[in-house]
Amino acid sequence: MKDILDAIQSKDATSADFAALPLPDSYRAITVHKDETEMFAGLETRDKDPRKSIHLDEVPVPELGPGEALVAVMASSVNYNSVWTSIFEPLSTFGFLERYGRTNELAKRHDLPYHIIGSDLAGVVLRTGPGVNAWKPGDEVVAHCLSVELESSDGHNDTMLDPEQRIWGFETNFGGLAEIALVKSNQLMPKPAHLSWEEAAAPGLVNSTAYRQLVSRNGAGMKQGDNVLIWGASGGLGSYATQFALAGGANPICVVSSPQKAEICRSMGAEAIIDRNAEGYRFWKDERTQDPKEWKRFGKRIRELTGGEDIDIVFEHPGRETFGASVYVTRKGGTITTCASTSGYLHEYDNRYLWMSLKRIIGSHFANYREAWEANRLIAKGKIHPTLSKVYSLQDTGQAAYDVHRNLHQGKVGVLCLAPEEGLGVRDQETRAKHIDAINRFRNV
Ligand SMILES: C/C=C/C(=O)SCCNC(=O)CCNC(=O)[C@H](O)C(C)(C)COP(=O)(O)OP(=O)(O)OC[C@H]1O[C@@H](n2cnc3c(N)ncnc32)[C@H](O)[C@@H]1OP(=O)(O)O
Ligand SMILES: NC(=O)C1=CN([C@@H]2O[C@H](COP(=O)(O)OP(=O)(O)OC[C@H]3O[C@@H](n4cnc5c(N)ncnc54)[C@H](OP(=O)(O)O)[C@@H]3O)[C@@H](O)[C@H]2O)C=CC1
Repeated sequence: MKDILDAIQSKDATSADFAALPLPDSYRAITVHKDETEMFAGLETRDKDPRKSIHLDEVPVPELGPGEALVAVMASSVNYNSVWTSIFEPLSTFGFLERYGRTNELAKRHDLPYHIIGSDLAGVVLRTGPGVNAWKPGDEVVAHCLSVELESSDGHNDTMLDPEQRIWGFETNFGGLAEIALVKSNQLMPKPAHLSWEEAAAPGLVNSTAYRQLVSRNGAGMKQGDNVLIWGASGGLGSYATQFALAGGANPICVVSSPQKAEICRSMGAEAIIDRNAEGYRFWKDERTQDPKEWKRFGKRIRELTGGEDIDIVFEHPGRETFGASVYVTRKGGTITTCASTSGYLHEYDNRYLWMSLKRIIGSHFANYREAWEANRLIAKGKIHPTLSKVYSLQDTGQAAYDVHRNLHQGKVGVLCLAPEEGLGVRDQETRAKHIDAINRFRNV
């Protein structure tokens, strides 16, 4: 592994040098274990501690198949899907690996008693499998997390609709929180040259998801002037949704839960900010009963901030806790676009406010190949910036996932895999200098 790292850090290693480097037999990876899936049985969700289920193991390098690449991972990031994996909710991810393993001979590799997790990476291609021509050893890359087989016509217009669509490192094995990862070569995209490894690894999953959910015509198709209600506006998804709204000439109404988070949104350029904690919204009177008066109070606050206008697009992901309010505050003909249900997936809302006012609910999930590429292009061009706040070592991934689970973090949390320190891998200092304040906006807040 040391030779691989030396080659990455040397300025003159060629593709042939990388191709000639021997692969190690094994590497360090963040895993959860199949024989521990019941370890949190009976506990409340918030009491399930990722630090107990997440392990750092030495694992064998997987066999490389056609159309695939092995990548030396310099840095990765923690996504909420790794929190779900680590607390075995809503399902153990080993069921996904078993199901994938049954599909074909090569996919059997994924069905193991350990799951190497992680759905983001920035690193360097080490080997490519048969049929891969666009990428070669030595290429500096990021990887998006869409794994598809594309053997069915269902996914040929929109690759997210492939019946064999999986999220890499969640529904497949050999993910990015490791020193080496296995991806399909179509997941690879050029690493933005003005970013360090850990900065480049931070946006991928959430940036692509926010792009489809908010900007793409497959999602809400946001346009100039739209009022966009963004829950968790300084969190993983929300920090990119806020940037897309601002860059696209829309008007973000940012919901956060502390003055520090409000300040971050303000510094991004948002003006309409609601501190849900300070304003004490209680959309549920008890576990079963919502309080429409609280929806109305929330809607009045939005009208104060918009000069009397209602919401064109709600960027939803908290789910059960907020969904009733989200449907209520949307304007006639407006859109609620949802990609998650962090607080509970059985939503309740008053359907009269949906049909009588001709509103629409759109389900959105990650991004298709092209949307992921377009989202990465915006990062590479310095139009959208990473929102990296804190960086952990690979062995402290459990703590990083704990922070995200307990909402102690801001923006995105990074993890150094092979990179020995932060700040390495920047190839374009000039572009970086232009955007340095925006790149560092979330650091250590
Ligand atoms: C990029 C990052 C993203 C995120 O972070 S997202 C957040 C994290 N993700 C999650 O929380 C989602 C986790 N996944 C799940 O909870 C489950 O994954 C799903 C609920 C999405 C699906 O559940 P399942 O059990 O896998 O699927 P089924 O469709 O309920 O059951 C499969 C069986 O049901 C049959 N079936 C499907 N549709 C129908 C139908 N319309 N009528 C009758 N049967 C149906 C199938 O064929 C199959 O059958 P057979 O078991 O025999 O193979
Ligand atoms: N389908 C898909 O493709 C994707 C789905 N997801 C899912 O989206 C969800 C959010 O992911 P991500 O943004 O990365 O997570 P983060 O934890 O980084 O951010 C979520 C933010 O939402 C806010 N929030 C959390 N709970 C509530 C609540 N009960 N009411 C109101 N606001 C709340 C918090 O902000 P504050 O406290 O400041 O209000 C929090 O910071 C997860 O469930 C994840 O699995 C994520 C990416 C892709």
